[in-house]
Amino acid sequence: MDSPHDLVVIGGGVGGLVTASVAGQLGLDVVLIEREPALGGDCLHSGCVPSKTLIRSAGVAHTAREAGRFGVDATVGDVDLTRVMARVHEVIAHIQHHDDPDRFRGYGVDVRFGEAHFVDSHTVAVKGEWVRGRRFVIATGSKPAIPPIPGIETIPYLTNETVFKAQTLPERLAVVGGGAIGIELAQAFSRLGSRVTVIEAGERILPKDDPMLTEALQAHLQSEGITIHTATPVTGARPGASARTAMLELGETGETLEVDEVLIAAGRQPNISALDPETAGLDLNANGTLQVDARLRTSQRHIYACGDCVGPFPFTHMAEYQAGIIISNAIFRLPRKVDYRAVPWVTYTDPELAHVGMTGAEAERAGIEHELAVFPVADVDRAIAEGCTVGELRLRIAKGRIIGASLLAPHAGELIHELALAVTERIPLRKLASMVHAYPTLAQITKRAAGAHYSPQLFSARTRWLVKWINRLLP
Ligand SMILES: Cc1cc2nc3c(=O)[nH]c(=O)nc-3n(C[C@H](O)[C@H](O)[C@H](O)COP(=O)(O)OP(=O)(O)OC[C@H]3O[C@@H](n4cnc5c(N)ncnc54)[C@H](O)[C@@H]3O)c2cc1C
Ligand SMILES: NC(=O)c1ccc[n+]([C@@H]2O[C@H](COP(=O)([O-])OP(=O)(O)OC[C@H]3O[C@@H](n4cnc5c(N)ncnc54)[C@H](O)[C@@H]3O)[C@@H](O)[C@H]2O)c1
Repeated sequence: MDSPHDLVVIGGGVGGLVTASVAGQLGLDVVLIEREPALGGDCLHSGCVPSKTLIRSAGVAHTAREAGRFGVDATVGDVDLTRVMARVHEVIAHIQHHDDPDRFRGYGVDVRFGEAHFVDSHTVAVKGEWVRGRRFVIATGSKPAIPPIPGIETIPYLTNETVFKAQTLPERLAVVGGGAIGIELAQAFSRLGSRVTVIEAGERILPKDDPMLTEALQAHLQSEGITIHTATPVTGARPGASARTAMLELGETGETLEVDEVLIAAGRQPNISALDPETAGLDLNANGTLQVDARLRTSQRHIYACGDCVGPFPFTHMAEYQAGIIISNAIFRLPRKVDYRAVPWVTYTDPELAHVGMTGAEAERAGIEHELAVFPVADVDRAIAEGCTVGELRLRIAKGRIIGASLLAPHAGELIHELALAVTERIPLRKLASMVHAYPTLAQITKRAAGAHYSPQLFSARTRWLVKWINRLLP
C-alpha cells in the first residue's frame, strides 16, 4: 500500500485553497480534492464575486436613474439582464485565473477532481481511488437550505446556485429570507427593475446586526420601493395562474402573493453528508456543522476543518482566517486557537451595513458595562456632498476602549477596518479622537464620533473653570 500523504485537503474553496497552497509551498506532500470541475468554491462561483458584481450593475442603474438629483440629465432604458450576467461571468472568469489548478500544481499540490468520501478515518475515496493521509482538512463549504414550506417542490425557484444564470429580469420577485443574501439581492434586483417583496420569518431583517441600524436600512430599502414583510413565515407555495408564476402563502393569515420568480435565501446547510462523516468517526453539531475545538480539530484529532462547514461565521474572510489557524496547528505544529472577538462583517447594500466586535446584546449578556457613542452620517460633510446621508455609527465603549462598532454608511465595509484594528489592538478611543483624519472623507465619522463622545467632558463647567484660571495665572 502507498505511504499516506502528509495532508489531504477536501474542498477547493477559499478554506481548502489557502491551506493546500501554503502546505504545498512548504514542501509537504499535499493532495487537494474538489468535486466541481473548477476550483474557487461558492465565493467565486455563486457567492461573493457574482453578487458583488451584480450589485455594481444595479448601482450603476440606480445612479443613472438618480442623475437628475445631481444636476445631470440621463435617460435609462430597461436593464438587459443577459448583458449584466455576461459581465458577472466575465468577472468570475477573470478571478478564476487565480484559482487555476496549474497554479496550485506549481506549488507542489496534487489537485484532483471528484467527490471525496471517507472510507475510514485515514482514507478517502475519490472516483473509486483511495487516498490515504496522515492529516486531513475538511473545507467543503455549504449549500442553500430549502425551508420545509408545504408545496415548495411544486414551484420553480432560484437559489444562489442558479440566480446568477438568470437571463430575464423577473417583473415580480419574491425573496424568501431577509438575511445577507436575501437583502443584498433584493436591493440589486429592485434597482435593476424588478418589483421585489422580501418575506422574513423573524422579527427583523439581518437579525445579527444592530437593531437600530437594520430598522434604518429597512426603511431605506422600503423608500426605494422594496416591500418587506417581517415576522411573516412563508406557509405554502403552489404554481400560479401561468406556467412561470408562483403563489406564496404568507404568515398564518393565508394572504397570497403571486410572483414571476422566487429566490430562496433562507440560510445555509453545511456540505457534510457526502463525506460519510460517521465512517470517519466525526461528530456533528445540532445544526449539521462539524464539531471542532478551538484549534479547529474535529473529534478525530488528525482531521481539521474550516470555513462554512464549521461556522460559526460563514464568511470568506473567516474561512481564510481559520485556514491560517489550521496551518499553524497542523503544519507548523504550533498550537493556536481561534479568536472570534473582532470579526468584521459587511452587508453590501447601499448604504453598506458593517459590524465588528461585540453587539449590544452580546455585551449585555456578558455583563459588560458600556456606553454608546452615536454619530449620524448626515453630519459628515463628505456624505452630504455625495448625497448619501442615511445611517449612523454606533460605538460601544467600555473603559475608554471600543468593544464593538456598527456602521450603516456609504462604504461602511471599507470604514469598518479602522474600527476593527481599534477593537483587535484595544486602541484607546482618545487616540482615534486625536488622530488626524483627512478632510473631507467619510472616515471622519470615526474621529467625529470619538470627539463627540469626549466633548461633554471637554466643555464641562469644571474644564471651563480650569481653563479660565490657567489663562488668568499664566502670562
Ligand atoms: C450569495 C452569496 C454571497 C456571499 N457574499 C459574501 C461576501 O460578500 N463576503 C463574505 O465574506 N462571504 C460571502 N458569502 C459567503 C462565502 O461565499 C462563504 O463563506 C465561503 O465561500 C466559504 O468558503 P469555504 O472554503 O468554507 O467553502 P466553499 O467556498 O463553498 O468551498 C467548498 C468547496 O468544497 C467542495 N466540496 C464539497 N463537498 C465536497 C466533497 N465531498 N468532495 C470534494 N469537494 C467537495 C465544493 O464543491 C466547494 O468547491 C456569500 C455567500 C453567498 C451564497
Ligand atoms: N456580505 C456578506 O458577507 C454575505 C452576503 C451573503 C451571504 N453571506 C453569508 O451567507 C450566509 C447565508 O446567507 P442567508 O441570507 O441565506 O442566511 P441567513 O441565515 O443569514 O438568513 C436567512 C434568513 O431567512 C429567514 N428564513 C428562514 N426560513 C424562512 C421561511 N420559511 N420564510 C421566511 N424567512 C425564512 C431566517 O429567519 C433568516 O433571517 C450568511 O450567514 C452569510 O454569512 C455573507
